[in-house]
Amino acid sequence: MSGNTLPRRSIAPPTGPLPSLPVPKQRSSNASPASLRTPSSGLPSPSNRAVSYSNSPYRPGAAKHITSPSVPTIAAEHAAGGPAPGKSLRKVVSIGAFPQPPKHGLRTPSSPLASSASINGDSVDQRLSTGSKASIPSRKSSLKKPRASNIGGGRGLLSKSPLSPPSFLNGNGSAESVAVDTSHLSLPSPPQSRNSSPHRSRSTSATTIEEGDDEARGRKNNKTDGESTNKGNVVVSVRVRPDVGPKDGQQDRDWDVNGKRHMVTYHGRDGGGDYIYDNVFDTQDNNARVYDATAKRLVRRVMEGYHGTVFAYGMTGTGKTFSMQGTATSPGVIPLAITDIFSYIRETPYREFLLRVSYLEIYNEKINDLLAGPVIGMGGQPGPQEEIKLREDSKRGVYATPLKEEIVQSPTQLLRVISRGDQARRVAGTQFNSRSSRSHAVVQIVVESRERAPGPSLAGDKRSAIIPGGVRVSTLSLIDLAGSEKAADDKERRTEGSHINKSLLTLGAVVGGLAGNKTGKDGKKDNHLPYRDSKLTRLLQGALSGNSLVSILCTIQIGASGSVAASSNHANETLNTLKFASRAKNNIVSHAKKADDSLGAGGDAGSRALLDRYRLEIQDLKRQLEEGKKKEDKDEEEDEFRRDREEERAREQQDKQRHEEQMLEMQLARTALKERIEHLNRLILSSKSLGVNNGRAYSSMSLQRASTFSHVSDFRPMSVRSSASHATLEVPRASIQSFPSPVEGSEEDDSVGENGDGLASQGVQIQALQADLADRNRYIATLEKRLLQARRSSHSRLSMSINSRHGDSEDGGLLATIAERDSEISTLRAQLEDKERMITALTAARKRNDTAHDVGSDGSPGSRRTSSYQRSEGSSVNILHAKGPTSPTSPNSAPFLPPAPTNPGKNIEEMTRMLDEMITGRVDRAARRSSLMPATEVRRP
Ligand SMILES: Nc1ncnc2c1ncn2[C@@H]1O[C@H](COP(=O)(O)OP(=O)(O)OP(=O)(O)O)[C@@H](O)[C@H]1O
Repeated sequence: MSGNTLPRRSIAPPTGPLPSLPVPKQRSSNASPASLRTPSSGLPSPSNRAVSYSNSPYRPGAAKHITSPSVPTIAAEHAAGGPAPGKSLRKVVSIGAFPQPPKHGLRTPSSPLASSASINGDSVDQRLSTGSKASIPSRKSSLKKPRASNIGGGRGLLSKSPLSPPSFLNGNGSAESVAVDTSHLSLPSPPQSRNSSPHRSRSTSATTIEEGDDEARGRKNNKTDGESTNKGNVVVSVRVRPDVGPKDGQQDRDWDVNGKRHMVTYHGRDGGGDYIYDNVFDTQDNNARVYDATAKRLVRRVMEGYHGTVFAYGMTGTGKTFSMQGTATSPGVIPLAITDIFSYIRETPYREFLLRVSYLEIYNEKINDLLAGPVIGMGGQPGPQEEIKLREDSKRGVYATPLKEEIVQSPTQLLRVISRGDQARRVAGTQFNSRSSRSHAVVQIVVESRERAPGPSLAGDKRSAIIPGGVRVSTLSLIDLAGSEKAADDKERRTEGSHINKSLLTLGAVVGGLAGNKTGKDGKKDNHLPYRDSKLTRLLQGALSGNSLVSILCTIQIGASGSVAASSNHANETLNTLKFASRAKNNIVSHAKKADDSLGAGGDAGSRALLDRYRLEIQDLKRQLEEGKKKEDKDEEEDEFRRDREEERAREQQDKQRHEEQMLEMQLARTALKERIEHLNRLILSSKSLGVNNGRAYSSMSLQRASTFSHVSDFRPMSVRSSASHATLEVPRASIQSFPSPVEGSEEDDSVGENGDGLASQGVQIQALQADLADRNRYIATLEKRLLQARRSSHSRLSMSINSRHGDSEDGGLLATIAERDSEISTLRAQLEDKERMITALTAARKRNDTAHDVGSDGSPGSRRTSSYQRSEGSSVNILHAKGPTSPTSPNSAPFLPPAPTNPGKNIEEMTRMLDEMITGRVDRAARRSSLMPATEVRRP
C-alpha cells in the first residue's frame, strides 16, 4: 500500500522541545505492552518507542552547516562550566579490547592490536572483574552441551574452543580506567540510567562488562597471533528480541540462547548446532548493555583515530532500529555513542576536536540526504533532490557526495540533527512491522582532532596556542539496515523489499566472498568482490575490506508468536541471519590503523580535514588582512605624497602667478614712471627752453615757447600774448578740443612762418597740448591698467586663498598686498600731485616771467604781437565764431577780437587754473572710474 510510505521529508521539524535522547521510529507495535514477558527486566514496552518532544528545546537550524567558516572546534574547555563539585560521576571504562594508541612520541604499531595482543588479557580482565564478579547475578543459563554445528562460521568456532571466542572488546590488551565526568553534559542523562541495569554486573553504569566471560570468548587459541589480532577488530553480536506473543513451546524447545557463553543453539534438523559469537544478548539485555558490549570501545577507538563501523543486520521487525536508536527510556547505540564521544572530548583537554555529521539513506538503490531538507522546485513545489553519487579516493575511501554535513558542538545538537534525519527517513507499515524501515540508514560522524599546545599563549588566546600540527581524521559510521523480508502484497512494498533483499544478498555475498579474498587459490587475494552490485556494499566497502573496526549486531527473534517469526519459515530466516553473522565473524579481517596526524597540505581541498581547511582559511584570511593593511598603508602613503605634491604644485603655481603679477606690476610701474619721466623731461625741457628764450630776442621767445608747447603750462605764453589781444583769450575757455586741428591751423603755421617773429604758432601749441593730453591720457590709462591688474590679482588671490589650506595666512598676505598696492597708488597719486604742483609752480614762474616782460617792454612788440595776433586771429576768428559766441565788437576796431579784457593777468590765471582743473579732474575721474567700474567695463579713454 503506497499510502503507508511515510516520507517525512516534507514534515516540518517540531517547534517544541526535543527529547533528551534520539527519537526512534514511532511504531504502533503489533504487540501489546501487556504481553511483554518481563516488565521488570527494564525492557521497554513497544509503546515506549513513541517519541516525546515535550522536553527538548528543539530549534531548527541550530546546527551549523559545514560551509560556515567560523565554527569553533570542540574542546574540553569549551564545555560550559566544569563538573560541579561532588556531582561528578565516575565511570570505569575498560578500553583494553580495542587497540591502544601509542603514548605520546611513540609510533603507532603496524597493527593496532599487535602490542596489546602480547599482554595477558586474561589477567587484566580478571583483575578488572574481581570486584564486579561478586555482584553479578547468576544469569539464567540455557546452555546445553554443544554439539557439532553444520554452519560454517559456527562450526569453525565450535570445533576449536567454543568457550574462548576472541573479542576485541574484552580480549587482549591493557585495560584502562578513565574517569568520565558527565555532570556538565548538556545532554541530560537518560531517564533509564545505565547504572540502574538490574541484571548485570556493572559497578556503575553499564561500562564494566562481563569480565568473567572473557576466558570463554577468547579466540586466540584458534588463530595465529596475527589473525587473532585482526579478528579482534571485528565484533559480531547476536541479539534476541523478546517475544511479544504467547509462548510457543516448540520454539522454546528448538532454540537455546546462552548469553553467558555467547552462544545460540538450534536444535532443529536443518542447520542445527551451536552458534557462538562475540556477544549474545538474550531478551533480557537492554540497549545499554548491548551498546557497552558492542560499540563502546569502538567509539573510543574512533575518538583516538580509528575508523569504526557499527551496523545492525537482521530480519524485519527483529529490533535493528530498536537497538540502534533505542527509545527515550532506553537509548540505543547511536545516542549512547554520542554521549561517549562528548565524554571523550571532555576527557581530552590536550586535543581539540571538530565533529561533523551527515545522515543518508539508501532507498530503492538511491541515496537520499536526510539532512538536506526539502528541496523547493519550480512553483514552490517540492523538487527532486540533487542526485547523490558515491565516489572514491585514496584518502577518504568511498564516500557519498554531495552530502550535507553539519558541524555539531554538543550532544544535544548532534542528537537533534540525527532526529531530524530520522524524521526524513522512509518508514512504512508492513505485514511484519507497522513502522518498518524501508531504507538503509547511515549516520556518519567525522571526528577531526589535533593536539593543543600545553598552555595558553602569552596573549592568552587559546586558539593561537594551537600547535600547527597535523589533524587526525576518523569516521564513525552507525548503520541501521533495512530488514530482509518476504514478498509483500503491496507493489511499492514489494519494490522496496526487492531492493532491500538484493542489497542484503550482495552484502552477504561480499561477506561470504571475503573468505576467499583472504586466501586466494594461487596465494593471491581475490579482489573481485561484488561491492559495486549495491550502493550498500559500495558504501561499506572500506569497513568490509578491513579499513575500519567493525561491530555487527545481528538481531533475531526466535519466539514465533506475534511477529514475522511466526511465519512458517522464520527458523530459516533466523538461521540465515546467524549464518551471516558467523561468516562476518570469520571472514572480515580488519587491519584498521590509527589515522596519522596529517599535516593537511596534500590532497585536494575536499579531502582535507575541516580543521586543516579552517586553519588554511584562517592563515589565508590573516595573510589577506595583512596584505590589505599593507596596501592600505601604501595607498595612504601614496595619497599623502600625491597630496603633498599637489599642494606643492599649487604653491608653486601661486608663487609663479604672484611673481608674474609682481613683474607685471613692476613693468607697469616702470612704464608709468618712464612715461612720467619723459613727460617731466619734456616739461623740464620746456622750462629750459623758456629760460633759454628769455635770454633771446623777445620776439623769438614766444616762438620758442610755442615750439616747446607741449604741456598745459606752456599755454601761458599764449595767455601772456593774449593779454594784448583779448579776442583770443576766450579760446581755451570753450574746450581744449576747440583748438583748431593742425590742418585747420595750417594757416597759422604759415602766418608764423610768414611773420618769422619766433613765436609758436597756434597749431604747434595745439599739437603740443594734444601731445601733452595724450601723455596724460596714457599715464591715466597706465594707472587704470595698474589699478585693474591690482584688482584682478587681489581677486584671484582671494579666491585661491579660499580654497587653499592655509587660507588665513594667505588672506593676510592678500590683504597686505592689496594694502601695498593701494599705498603704491596713493604714492603715485601723491607723486602726480607733486608733479602737478611742480607744473603749477613752473607755470606760475613762467607767468611771472611773462608778466615781467610785458610790463618792462614798450608797445612795439606788443603792438607787433597784437597786429600779428590780430592777423593770426583772422583765421581763428572763424573758429571762434563757429564754436564760441559772436563777439559784439565793432567791425572797425578789430572786429574779430574779443572784447578787451579788463584784467589780462586774471585771464591768464583763470586759463591756467582751468587747464589745471581740467587735467586734475580728468586724472581724478580716471582714477575714480578705474576704482569704481568693473574690470570688464573699463574702457580706454
Ligand atoms: N529487544 C527488544 N525489546 C523490546 N522491544 C523490541 C526489541 N526489539 C524490537 N522490539 C520491538 O519490535 C518492533 C520492531 O522493532 P524494530 O522496528 O526495531 O525492528 P527492525 O528490525 O528495525 O525492523 P525493520 O527492519 O522492518 O525496520 C518494535 O516495536 C520494537 O519496539
